[in-house]
Amino acid sequence: MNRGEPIDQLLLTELLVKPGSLWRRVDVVASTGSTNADLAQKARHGAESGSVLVTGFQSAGRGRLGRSWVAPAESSIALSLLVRPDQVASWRWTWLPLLTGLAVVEGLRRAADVPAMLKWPNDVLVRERKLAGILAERVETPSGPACVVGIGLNVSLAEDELPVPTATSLQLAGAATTNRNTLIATILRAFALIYQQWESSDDDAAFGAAYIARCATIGRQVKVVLAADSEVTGTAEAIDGDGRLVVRTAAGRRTFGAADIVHLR
Ligand SMILES: O=C(O)CCCC[C@@H]1SC[C@@H]2NC(=O)N[C@@H]21
Repeated sequence: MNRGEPIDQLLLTELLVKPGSLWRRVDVVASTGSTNADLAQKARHGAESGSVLVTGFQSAGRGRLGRSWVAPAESSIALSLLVRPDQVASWRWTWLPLLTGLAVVEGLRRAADVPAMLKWPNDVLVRERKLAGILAERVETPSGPACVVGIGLNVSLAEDELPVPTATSLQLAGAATTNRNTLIATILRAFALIYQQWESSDDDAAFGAAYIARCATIGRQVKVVLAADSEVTGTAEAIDGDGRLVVRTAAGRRTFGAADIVHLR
């Protein structure tokens, strides 16, 4: 295993926390249970929008739909960021997880030169294998609702370290860099750019178009796996105005807000 350089709090602070930047502070811890859980707790105690928490190892990482997120120590990135989109109508918050996926894709393309794409809603794939996952959670705090967005990225995992055979890592994908400080800084800069545009414009159609341009799901035959052990197959046709997936099935069009998607062909 290539453990790589340490994640450096001072360097990341220098790169990201500047006047006018979205980022207010970056904390790095050697290991923790879940950065999402920790940052949610900090948010309840008043942490400001633009706080970031990063670690190289989580012992209780959380995944989407109640799953866990597992990655070996020091060969991955687990980070969470806190935003308080006070100025954004709450019905538009459904875009945040999708826009985070878009930011991770753009950041990875820029920093690591890999052909990253999205599987709706926000799995980041390279050549159809999962490289990164995103979990956005709404948190109620004394100063109003906030959102903790977690990003888990497989950096230097070898084939035999992958949690599932359908996963991959930047190293396995032939990335131009596996430097975790470079990757974190580039992803967070991409997030800040997209987030600030989203905060200051309600043109969700434009965000939808940018998202679709990087989404490998649209136009594909898909299996939609629903929570209650049921599945639907059809053609993924569109993303609606709330970021939900529209699928044409034999029984007509159906819209999904949360589900697991399998790309069939
Ligand atoms: O694909 C998924 O299921 C989402 C995985 C999200 C994992 C990240 S790692 C950093 C943050 N902290 C967590 O506990 N989970 C997210």
